[in-house]
Amino acid sequence: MAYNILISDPLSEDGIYPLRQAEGFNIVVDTDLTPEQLGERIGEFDALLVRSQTQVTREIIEKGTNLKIIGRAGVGVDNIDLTAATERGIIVVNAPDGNTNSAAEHTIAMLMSLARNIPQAFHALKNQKWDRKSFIGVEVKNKTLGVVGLGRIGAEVAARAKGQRMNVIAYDPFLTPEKAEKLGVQFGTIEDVIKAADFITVHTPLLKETRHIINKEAFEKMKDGVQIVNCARGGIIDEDALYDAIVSGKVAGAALDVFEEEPFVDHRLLTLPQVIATPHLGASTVEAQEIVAIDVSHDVVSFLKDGVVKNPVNLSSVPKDVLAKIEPYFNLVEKLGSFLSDLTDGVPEEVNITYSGELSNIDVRPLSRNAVKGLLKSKLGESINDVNAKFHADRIGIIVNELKTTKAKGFTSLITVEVKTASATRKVAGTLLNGLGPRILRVDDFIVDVVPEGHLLFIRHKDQPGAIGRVGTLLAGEGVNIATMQVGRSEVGGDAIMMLSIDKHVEESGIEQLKQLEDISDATTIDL
Ligand SMILES: NC(=O)c1ccc[n+]([C@@H]2O[C@H](COP(=O)([O-])OP(=O)(O)OC[C@H]3O[C@@H](n4cnc5c(N)ncnc54)[C@H](O)[C@@H]3O)[C@@H](O)[C@H]2O)c1
Ligand SMILES: O=C(O)CC[C@@H](O)C(=O)O
Repeated sequence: MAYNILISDPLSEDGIYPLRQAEGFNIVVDTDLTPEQLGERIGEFDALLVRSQTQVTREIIEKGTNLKIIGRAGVGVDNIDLTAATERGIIVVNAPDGNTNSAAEHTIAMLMSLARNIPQAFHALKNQKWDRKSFIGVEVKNKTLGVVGLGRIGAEVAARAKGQRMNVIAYDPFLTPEKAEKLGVQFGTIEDVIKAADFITVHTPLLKETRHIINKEAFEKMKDGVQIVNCARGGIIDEDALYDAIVSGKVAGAALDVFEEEPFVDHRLLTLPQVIATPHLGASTVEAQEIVAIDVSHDVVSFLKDGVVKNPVNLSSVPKDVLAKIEPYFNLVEKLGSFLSDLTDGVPEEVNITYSGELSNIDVRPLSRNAVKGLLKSKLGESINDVNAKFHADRIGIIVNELKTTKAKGFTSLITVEVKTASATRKVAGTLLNGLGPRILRVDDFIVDVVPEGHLLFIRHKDQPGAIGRVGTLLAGEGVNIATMQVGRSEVGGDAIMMLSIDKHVEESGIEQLKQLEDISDATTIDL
């Protein structure tokens, strides 16, 4: 199998080594594409690798008809339309840890430069001005650093600021007083942080909730002479409000690595002598670039080859040990979903997936996604995958419930998928039999033992002499050979089922004839 990979932002050459040496991977590096050119070419590629510059918009994603994976060599994915990618079943991966250290070091460098006017003084010297009195700075020792967003980078910055003998107060919706104590920082609300700080540094992602989290009202609550650092994302701080706060003297200075619009050559904030800036360099170190490129390259190779990723953004990631336990069930659970799709008439309204036995103790969400994928795929087509299965289920209005019980009726694990439509409830259960592979063990309330593959025929009938023979004769007339057959019944002479494994698909006309046979109430072909 050959894969075409496009790298559209500058990535470390050493970092993309895993891609270069993977067999069948054709790598195109083109970092000068305009959005129009990218749109024209993207259809050729199975994977797209970017940093923060390439805007992977809905339009680009929709033109990426072969695109299977988008790799972001870095943390922030705000340059990628995640909703569009998810809808199209394209997995997005990033490299969440690779540049943490570099971004934290850059933040501290910016903080110190800001406190001591280093860029301004250097600029004066370069312009042949030996000026000492214009650049009197402040010490950071014993000052309070307010950290908004205490994730990977925020926590690293906090630790280093403590090394500078700063007091640190932090706000993060996931921070607890206990965790704050462990990290040696003061726990606060956003209001506490902005009121107490001499320096404020933001380290959140850019989200609806964090856009302009530092705005006019926030500046008004701050200490006079506060200094601001943003090495996270442009837009977390309202740039117009920051400009006004600096001009009014409320804010003494700002160090910015990121901006609401990037790239730019002219920026109003840079006309202010109190503002120092770098052009989004937080992650620009040899080390960080190598690590992030290696991380995404590995994920792209392992996804295209084996369907496995380490750092998914639009799927929940699964620890290795959990993956090892659930992976053997992927095929079975998808088959259970497909089986029910064929068995069920009408639009599914609710899907209940019950995990019994050992599977009840672990994170089985990837299995549930595969069950939904199996259910939807035969109706909606091959574009349904485990990335977009949940999205399409939500879009259709299907409620998906995951249920767990330790009781597995003697099996190590049993998975039951139940589908409710407006007119019926159907269910099917299966397991992995030691050494024998996947088996379907129940259809509705009937016990069976069927290998979930190939062509199956599910027939409901009355338990009467001759019913089985009539089915055999009709299928023989249709040229359909029966490989295996099982029967089950609720009681003698009562409702019964036949589950046949057959060598070829039975056409609709054959199914109609089967339904006309005496004592046969229903017949369904199932192709797995
Ligand atoms: N300048 C650069 O080159 C550069 C480099 C790397 C990362 N970044 C950016 O830095 C930021 C932080 O990255 P990270 O790796 O630490 O991410 P992270 O996910 O580890 O941490 C983000 C933290 O923000 C917190 N948060 C979310 N909403 C919040 C809110 N409303 N108020 C306060 N906190 C909130 C989260 O709980 C989380 O702890 C991201 O925006 C990332 O894109 C920039
Ligand atoms: O690609 C870059 O250099 C920026 C990366 C950084 O903003 C990130 O979010 O990881």
